[in-house]
Amino acid sequence: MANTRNIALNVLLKIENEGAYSNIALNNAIKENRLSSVDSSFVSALVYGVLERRITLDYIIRAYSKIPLRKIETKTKNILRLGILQLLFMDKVPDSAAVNESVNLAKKHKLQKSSGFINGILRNITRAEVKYTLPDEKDRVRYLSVKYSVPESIVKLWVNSYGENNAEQLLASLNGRAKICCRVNTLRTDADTLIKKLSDEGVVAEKIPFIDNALYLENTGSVERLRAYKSGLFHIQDASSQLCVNFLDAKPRNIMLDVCSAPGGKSFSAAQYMNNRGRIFSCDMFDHKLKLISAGAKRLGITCISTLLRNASTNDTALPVADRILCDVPCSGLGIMSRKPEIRYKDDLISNDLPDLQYGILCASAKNLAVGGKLIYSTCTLNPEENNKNTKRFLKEHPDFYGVPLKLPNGITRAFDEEPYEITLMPHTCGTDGFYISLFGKKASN
Ligand SMILES: C[S@@+](CC[C@H](N)C(=O)[O-])C[C@H]1O[C@@H](n2cnc3c(N)ncnc32)[C@H](O)[C@@H]1O
Repeated sequence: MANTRNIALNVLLKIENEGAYSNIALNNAIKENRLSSVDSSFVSALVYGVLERRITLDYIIRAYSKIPLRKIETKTKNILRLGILQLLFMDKVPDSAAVNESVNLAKKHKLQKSSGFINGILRNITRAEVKYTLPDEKDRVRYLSVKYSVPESIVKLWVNSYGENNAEQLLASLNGRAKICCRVNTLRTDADTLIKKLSDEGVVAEKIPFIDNALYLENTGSVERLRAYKSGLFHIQDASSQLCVNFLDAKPRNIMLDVCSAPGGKSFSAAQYMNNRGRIFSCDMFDHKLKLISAGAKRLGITCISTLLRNASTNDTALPVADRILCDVPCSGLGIMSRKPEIRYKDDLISNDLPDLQYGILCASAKNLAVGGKLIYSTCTLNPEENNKNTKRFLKEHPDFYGVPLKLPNGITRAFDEEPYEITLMPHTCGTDGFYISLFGKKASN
């Protein structure tokens, strides 16, 4: 029988010590250990549970431990986090199993001394009438940080930028798995046919109401093994990214530049809007990532994409004047925390350098836009410095550009007051990942 708790511990250590991505580390562990679907679900619940609640769990450890948290070595700390998660946040695990299996795990890792320490803390928690009390609500930032397990710096950023109401709803939306969405490959099929084919493979697919050819998927297991996927009938893409490409409105025979394009999802969707006619230059500054685009395009039967190794901020490779430009810039990723919960613990989350890099990419790319063309600047983050402030500055410093008002579909509402040419999508207002989209046009010169 697979030792699921040990597998979860090893995945958590890979993420914490080696900076591995949760989804990749978890998928690898599931494959390497050939886990059944029940065991895979349990290991996923343990790993994501700890990642989503780490700050809360550490707060509880601090309350029960005589040793300061920073002095507890990483393995012991993670065994404790796993144990407390099972005791307090997983209904189906009996207390005795949570305690005994944690102690066994410590012994398995030859942590004899720690096993007593772990046993003591977990047993004290089981005996306590009130398991833990959150910090005083008057210290709002600390209270929200511990309650939702998000660093105080992000809580502060969101409360100050989007108001306390939005911030709390955003924080509450982070835990629990985000829905899997896909984009129907309209070059090969249509939504109804794909839904039927997926259903034949046991996948439940449902149309996303606010955007054509977008589906929610459930019960997929590993997507890559599906026949419909192998036959290139869809690609995975959140509804927010699909909306972004929809606003770009690429047409057949357009020339399009996707300046930060890997792994290629938005280029693929645009190629479908263009009916695979015209040309998309899909650029990125990493060669290995361009290979992902080529492979994806091949699987989907897209031939209008040319990949190009290029640094978008220096504009050192000549590109044609384009009808459509997409600047889907590198960002802090605060909008996809429910998909990658470990993002919140990165040290340099609110970087002072990113907004300038993004602004540089936007300015350099805009030079290639044709009069009458459209340019989108987008990020998958929720930070006005990387979003609204960058685009406001762009319009101020580029009088030959103007903001194009976005026509929002039913079901997509603004969480706060913004300019008509931009929208910050939030999980609680739009049911999407957190995402920012802004749309620009270029004036004819006099
Ligand atoms: C947000 S991701 C793009 C996602 C992509 N648009 C999609 O939909 O699949 C940003 C990409 O920008 C690339 N990148 C970062 N800095 C860059 C630069 N200076 N020039 C070009 N690409 C860059 C990264 O390698 C990354 O693949």
